Amino acid sequence: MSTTKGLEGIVAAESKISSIIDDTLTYVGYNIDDLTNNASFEEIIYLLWHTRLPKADELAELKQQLADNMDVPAAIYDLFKSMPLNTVHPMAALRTAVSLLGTFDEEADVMETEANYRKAIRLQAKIATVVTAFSRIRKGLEPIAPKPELGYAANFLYMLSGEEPEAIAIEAFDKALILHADHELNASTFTARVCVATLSDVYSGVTAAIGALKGPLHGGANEQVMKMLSEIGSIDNVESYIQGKLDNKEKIMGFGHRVYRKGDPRAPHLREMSQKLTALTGKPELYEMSVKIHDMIVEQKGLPANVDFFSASVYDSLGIEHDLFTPIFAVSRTSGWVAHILEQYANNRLIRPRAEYVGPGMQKYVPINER
Ligand SMILES: CC(=O)SCCNC(=O)CCNC(=O)[C@H](O)C(C)(C)COP(=O)(O)OP(=O)(O)OC[C@H]1O[C@@H](n2cnc3c(N)ncnc32)[C@H](O)[C@@H]1OP(=O)(O)O
Ligand SMILES: O=C([O-])CC(=O)C(=O)O
Repeated sequence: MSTTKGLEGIVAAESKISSIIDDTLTYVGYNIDDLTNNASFEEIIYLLWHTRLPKADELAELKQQLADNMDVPAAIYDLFKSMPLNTVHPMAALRTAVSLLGTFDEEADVMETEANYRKAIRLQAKIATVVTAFSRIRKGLEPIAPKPELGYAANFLYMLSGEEPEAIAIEAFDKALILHADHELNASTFTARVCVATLSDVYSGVTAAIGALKGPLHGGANEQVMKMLSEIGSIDNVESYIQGKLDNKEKIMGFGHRVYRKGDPRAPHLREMSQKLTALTGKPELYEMSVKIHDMIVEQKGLPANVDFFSASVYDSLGIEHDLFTPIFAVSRTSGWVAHILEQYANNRLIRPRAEYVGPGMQKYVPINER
């Protein structure tokens, strides 16, 4: 047996949902640039779940269904109030809340395709409420009910702040949701597929995926990028800070990727938004610092920015708390996780690889008093 560390280059599933070929990302064959420039997040949800773009009435129906299902059981609020709110990370709170949501879904263990779509809608709708309610409850504020007339992105921002967002904020957030929605067999999506390949339920798959996304080598990197930008503080400190990290052989969050070599095609969209939004909010230095870091890492390590690098300054410009960056990634990626879960169910086989044993040879049990 031979092993490939981190399963690099191993093709572990067939999928019709998204592809990364020669650094080009597509959802169901549509280039990510085309989708980001023209579609809405709700259209992307439909595209990923049905592997085709919706017609107008189908999109209207999905929007209505999402708006109608955003309420969450009061137990979710009670759960948050029972947590150590000064210390709990919102990703840990989200992971626990999604698991709890599953206990309230009477169809949780119904495995029929239609029931799985209904659960998908409920989960995609409710996860926006869960993240925004957590943010408000830990600040001692009441959760805010969604406005049915607002789209998904606008509702998220509204439920977070209590104020209807401006058009430019809605547009940027919608694009960010599109850009994070799916990404082939990334670690959290693979986790979801492994989980449900045992014929476990949708909520278990998404709960497991949230756990995988939380780590700083994956979705957790966006929060770490913001932490780094805050620590650097001003453009004059970039060079010494980054050089110090590189000399110490530390990883710079938001750079590098297992699959992309020339660059992550999502990053230029976020970079453009970062430039626009930081200028508008009077914090252009955040963008300038990001560019300086970017240029140093490209020059010295040859590593381009990934999706997490410029998303940090975008979310910060939208006034979003830094530890909510990864939960927002999860809100968007739920659409992709669910698409992969449905695809896994449709052509399932248990996922069970082998390990090459490298421990000691056969040993004889030694009684405890003889060790
Ligand atoms: C949504 C997402 O998940 S996007 C990724 C988000 N994660 C990050 O931004 C965290 C920082 N980046 C990384 O840790 C990595 O690039 C990963 C996890 C994304 C990819 O990891 P892998 O494909 O396993 O690459 P690996 O970690 O083996 O790195 C290969 C080499 O590049 C270096 N390298 C990779 N990323 C970085 C980085 N961000 N900063 C500095 N050096 C890096 C490694 O130190 C290693 O060098 P070496 O061969 O001299 O030891
Ligand atoms: O694909 C990956 O390994 C990580 C990533 O960029 C994503 O999940 O969006």
